[in-house]
Amino acid sequence: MDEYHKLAKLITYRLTGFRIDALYDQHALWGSFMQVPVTFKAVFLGALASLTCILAVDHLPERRTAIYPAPNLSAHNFVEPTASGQVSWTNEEKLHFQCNMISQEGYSNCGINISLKNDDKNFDLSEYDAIYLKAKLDSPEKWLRLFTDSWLNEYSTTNANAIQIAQALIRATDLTQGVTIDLRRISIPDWWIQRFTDAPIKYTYPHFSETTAIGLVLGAPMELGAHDIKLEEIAFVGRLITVEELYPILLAAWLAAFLLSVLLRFITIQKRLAQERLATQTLSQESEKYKKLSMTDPLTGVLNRNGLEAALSDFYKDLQENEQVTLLVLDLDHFKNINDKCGHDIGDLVLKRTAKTLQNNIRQSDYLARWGGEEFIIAVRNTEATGALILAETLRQRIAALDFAIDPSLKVTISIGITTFSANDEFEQAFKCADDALYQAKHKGRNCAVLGQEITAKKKKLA
Ligand SMILES: Nc1nc2c(ncn2[C@@H]2O[C@H](COP(=O)(O)OP(=O)(O)OP(=O)(O)O)[C@@H](O)[C@H]2O)c(=O)[nH]1
Repeated sequence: MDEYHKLAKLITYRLTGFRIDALYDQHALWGSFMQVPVTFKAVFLGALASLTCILAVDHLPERRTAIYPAPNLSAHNFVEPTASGQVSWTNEEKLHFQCNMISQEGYSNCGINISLKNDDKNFDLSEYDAIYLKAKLDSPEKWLRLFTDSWLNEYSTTNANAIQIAQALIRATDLTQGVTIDLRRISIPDWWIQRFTDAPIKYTYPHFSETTAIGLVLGAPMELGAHDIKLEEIAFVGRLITVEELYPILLAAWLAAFLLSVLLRFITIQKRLAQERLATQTLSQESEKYKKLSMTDPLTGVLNRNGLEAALSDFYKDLQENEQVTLLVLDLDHFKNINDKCGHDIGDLVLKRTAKTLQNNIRQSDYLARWGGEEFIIAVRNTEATGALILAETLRQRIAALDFAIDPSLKVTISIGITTFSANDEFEQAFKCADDALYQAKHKGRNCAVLGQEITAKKKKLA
């Protein structure tokens, strides 16, 4: 048993986050309730509210519509058959009348009929549960009948006089004290069913949605002699809300709450997904930015050694068999002197202007990188020795022609080592060849370009 208890406690806690032990301690109960997820709190409170509504519905104050006393009431009294007696008002306004029965011919009866029509519209008595009646009687009658007249809309097309009459017996003693007659006690009399034989079967039950009149009748047959009837109160009584009305409302409320929670959940998930998408996008933009930064020389903005190596891998893949490529290694002459004489900042400016000039004088498909310090590398596609020499000479002249407004005496020159290679040559080999040529250019007195010897040792190309 203990095991089952433990299991029940565990399942409750796992499902709702609520600790059953807290039930025995008021403070812990509140604390435990506050820890339960908000959805469970809402379901718990909703269930509590629903239960309260179901229990309270029978105890709500009743809805009461007074028919009498009320102004402008239209009523008439009657006696049937007319030969059996007389009926007269003692006070018409106060619904006080007298019947004097002299013979019991047939079903002799006498009573009052109160119209419920308002602006030619019938009264919807089906919205109520009962009729309250109170009257003063001075009569030998022990029983009276309450009756209702109802219009049967559907049946009226077949029978224009289709007024449904329903009735309930009331003890005279009850009436004098005031009696509440449940509408379920009111039934259709046999004579009406027998008379309207073509009426749909459903009309053998009372229909109160279009009630035209309500009344009280003594007899039939009726005791002979004088009968004095004075109506004191008539009211229709109903509940503010019935259980039948409450259940659909509760169901609709639960359904709406469920749909709302699904909608809120959907919106929350969508928001979270959008945030995650944005975060991923920002992250990939950031990583792209850092990748670019890691491959770019921050001073000149051209590729750095890393960038060139990454670019060369694509460059090699793209190369055609036997396509001639030129590699230029360029080094600023006596750059140390520039730094020493003009300062490091000017040195930086020279490096930037040099990179820009080189970039502006090569094609987009060529690669320019700062190899380190004051040394640059250019890889040029589809160019053999002659073309390479022409390009190197152009670059040398453009650099030599650079004009520095800060210091007009500043002259910058560049030495260039050149080599040509193909897809089958290893880059290191080509670089060494061009670097040797650069060394020669420096030895030749700088500010010149030297074409290196052909690469002899053919090696495997870069991946
Ligand atoms: N301003 C500046 N100077 C740099 C930078 N990187 C390297 N240098 C300087 O470049 C100079 C290179 O000097 P060296 O290697 O002696 O070469 P050089 O003076 O150009 O002489 P040669 O190459 O023989 O013509 C050094 O003084 C370095 O400090 C840089 O980013 N900015």
